[in-house]
Amino acid sequence: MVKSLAESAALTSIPSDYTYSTKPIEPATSDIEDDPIPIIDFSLLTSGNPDQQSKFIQDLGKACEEWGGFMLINHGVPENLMKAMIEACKDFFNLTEEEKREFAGKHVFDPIRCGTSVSGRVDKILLWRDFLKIIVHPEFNFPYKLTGFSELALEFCKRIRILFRELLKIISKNLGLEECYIEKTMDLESGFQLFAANLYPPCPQPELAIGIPPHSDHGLLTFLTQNEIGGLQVQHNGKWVNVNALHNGFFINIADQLEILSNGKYKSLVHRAVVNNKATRISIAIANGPSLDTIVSPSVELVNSESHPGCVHSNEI
Ligand SMILES: O=C(O)CCC(=O)C(=O)O
Ligand SMILES: [Fe+2]
Repeated sequence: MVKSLAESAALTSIPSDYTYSTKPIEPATSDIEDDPIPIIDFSLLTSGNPDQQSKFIQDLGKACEEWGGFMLINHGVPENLMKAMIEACKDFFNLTEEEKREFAGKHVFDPIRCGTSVSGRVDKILLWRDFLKIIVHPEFNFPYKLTGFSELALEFCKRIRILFRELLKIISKNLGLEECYIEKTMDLESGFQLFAANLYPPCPQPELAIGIPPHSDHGLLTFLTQNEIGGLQVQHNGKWVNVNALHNGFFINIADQLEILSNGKYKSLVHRAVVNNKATRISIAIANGPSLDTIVSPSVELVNSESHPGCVHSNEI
């Protein structure tokens, strides 16, 4: 685990396996005032006020088209639950190496996998992060042994699934489809949901190492929350932009299967996680997708003109 490596005394440089870039990774820009990362207020949708609801629908459509991601605020997931989840992840990563080994898993389809590094893209280069990945829907595979953690995660993931399905109703409408089109065709009742916790320890040479290299996610929408330490960057108009942690918000990004379904109208957001030399960062990414036996293809309603032939998307991570 990179956590124990980072904690070993007198580590002043990274082992060469962790050198992702020999020249320092260029710093990202902060989002700028005239083009900020969209902030979407969920309470507008639930307000019962038609003007506010149509503002929500428009804001969401614009964010999906122009950014492929947005910060969701006032989403109703209690602040103490969000905090408790981060604390529970921290406690988990603080278990001994031997205790964690029990949850290692071997195969990518194992429902519980704990480990370090791993990337589909950057062969032989190790990533400066440890992870815990658990399939939480349609079966909830959290180990019973992690009692408190498992109960919190059950509640947390359930609430995210509800929000996810609500957002997809609006996204369906914004794409010109029936409200329940995505719900039905993607069989969201049995949708796949993956819980992924990432831990990025302080790194003595953060500009040369990487937490997670640029990638887009599988699924339809990913929900991300983190402790107070930044590190997520998204690609926007050819630039890397820092996503600043908003207190109690979820950062939500479009993932590959929504790009396919929308026939490329919405693009899955390319993002990466950089590391720092000051403090440990913890993030929780919840990937929400169709049921595993759904075959995802562009909606026929959106493949209807020469300018929008069916799109092909390849993304291996
Ligand atoms: O830690 C982060 O901010 C990004 C995590 C991520 O991209 C992932 O788990 O797919
Ligand atoms: Fe990701």
